[in-house]
Amino acid sequence: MVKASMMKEIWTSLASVMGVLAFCQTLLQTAFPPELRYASSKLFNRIFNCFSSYCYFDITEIDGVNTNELYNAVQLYLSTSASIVGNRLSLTRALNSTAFTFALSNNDSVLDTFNGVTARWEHVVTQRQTQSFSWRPISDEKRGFTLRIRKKDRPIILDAYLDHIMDTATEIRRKNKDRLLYTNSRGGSIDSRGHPWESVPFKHPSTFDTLAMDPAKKAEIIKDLGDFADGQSFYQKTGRAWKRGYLLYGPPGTGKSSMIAAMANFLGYDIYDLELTEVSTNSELRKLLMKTTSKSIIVIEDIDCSINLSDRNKAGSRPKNKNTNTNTNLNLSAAAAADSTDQDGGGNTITLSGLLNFTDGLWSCCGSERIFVFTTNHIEKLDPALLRSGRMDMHIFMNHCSFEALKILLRNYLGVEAEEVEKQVLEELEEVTGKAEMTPADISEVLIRKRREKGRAVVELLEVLKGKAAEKNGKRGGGGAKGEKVIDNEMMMMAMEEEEEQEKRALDSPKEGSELADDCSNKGDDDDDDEQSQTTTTTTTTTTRG
Ligand SMILES: Nc1ncnc2c1ncn2[C@@H]1O[C@H](COP(=O)(O)OP(=O)(O)OP(=O)(O)O)[C@@H](O)[C@H]1O
Ligand SMILES: [Mg+2]
Repeated sequence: MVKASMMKEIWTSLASVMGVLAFCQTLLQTAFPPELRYASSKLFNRIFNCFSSYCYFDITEIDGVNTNELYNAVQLYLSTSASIVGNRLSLTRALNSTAFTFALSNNDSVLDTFNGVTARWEHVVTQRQTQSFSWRPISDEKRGFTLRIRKKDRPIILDAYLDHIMDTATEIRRKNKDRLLYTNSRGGSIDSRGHPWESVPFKHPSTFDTLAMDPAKKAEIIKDLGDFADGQSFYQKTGRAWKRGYLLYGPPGTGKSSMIAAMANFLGYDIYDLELTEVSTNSELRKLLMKTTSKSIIVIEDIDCSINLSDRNKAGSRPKNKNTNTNTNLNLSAAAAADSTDQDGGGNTITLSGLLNFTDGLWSCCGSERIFVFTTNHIEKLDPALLRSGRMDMHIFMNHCSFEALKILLRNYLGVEAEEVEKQVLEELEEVTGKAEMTPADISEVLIRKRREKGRAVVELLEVLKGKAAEKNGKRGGGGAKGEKVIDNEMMMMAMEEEEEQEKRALDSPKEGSELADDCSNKGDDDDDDEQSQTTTTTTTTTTRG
């Protein structure tokens, strides 16, 4: 009891001493010249610091003559801190940035929490007293941040907190900067800086919001991507390379390329669009891989058309090859030998083993946080080795438009929610969408044409879907004059699709030989059969491995 009253007395007297000191400091600051004021405030700060339970760290904008990196990092970090609440925040947009950022106004403060510890940041801006000579322009203002944390918390969090701030700032900078789409379409040649990739700014507008597919599957993919991006410690702990593979397969126009763009936009990654037909050897492929950066998506589109992957035993089975290996009946070990020759730099073909090494071998981990995406219209043409666990972690089937996907297209293209559509029309849409087996690309075309007349667009879409569903039904029913006529029409459409497909391939890779064009010309013609054999549902299916 006596002890408590003594403590109370000590605290009261300490508080009054502090009060007197604070009063004296204010008096000195108003009544005395700057030199005396500076000395006195230094003295008072020392006395305060002795009694205070906090410690303070000043992070000035200019450190001597250099810009203080930590100051910029703190500024960026605070710009995303959810705890920033204030009446006045400054807004900025950096050069080449795609986003606006908030910042603390002058002499404002904000609280932040890290590992359960509260830190207070103050943005201190004062006028420079004297303007000394400098080779570079110096602002009239002296800016800095003051970090205040409890003395007892300092050893626990300071280093980790500052590291966290630097990492977060680097991440924000990366996300704000324009992302790039790289291509190796120049063939094996390199530019003046020794880079085999050419790049353009990546501006594809596709996002997971605009992507029409089953919402549950979409959510699953988004979660998988999020887990991957946040999974550094998991991959380290389990001894796995920090990479993930996705195989997107399904008929043309179902959104495989759009999905890749959505993935890149979601994660903020660059894209490397690898044109396998431009790569001559396995070692060239490896060099390309070595020149990719972390946080990127490496894409090989239409993989069944890029390289003959169905026969792993054939070294040099690539369709377009200047120096095709004449020994086309090598066994697996011979193929491996061919591959090892490549490792010595003497090989002259690209093989499936080379591709597998690219995605899965030791070289695949020369960077980190990378995603491999392969697309194909014909999964059955791929070698099982490419589909095995650990290679492509997730197999995503992009199917014809389902009713759920259709609702997303209606919202995106017409701004119409399902609830706004007349009940009977909606029911009919639900009934025929699956049966019509139209791709999201086909449906988008109908909606784009009529987007100015929303009501008409929905009705017209229903008509088109009904027509298609009847066609499919007639074809399945077969027999009779009507059935034959439908099949005739269908065959004519398939022939047209095939022609279109060939034109597309010719445009994509004008240099390719006819062999490749022939191979790809089958791309569209057995779509119907494949689709029926793969699934009869109209939703997107995913298979996760690993
Ligand atoms: N699931 C989808 N959601 C939204 N739009 C889609 C979808 N699928 C296709 N589209 C539209 O159709 C166009 C073509 O789609 P995309 O190129 O992604 O198809 P793909 O599956 O990659 O076709 P291919 O097999 O021929 O490469 C896109 O620009 C997009 O506008
Ligand atoms: Mg595509």
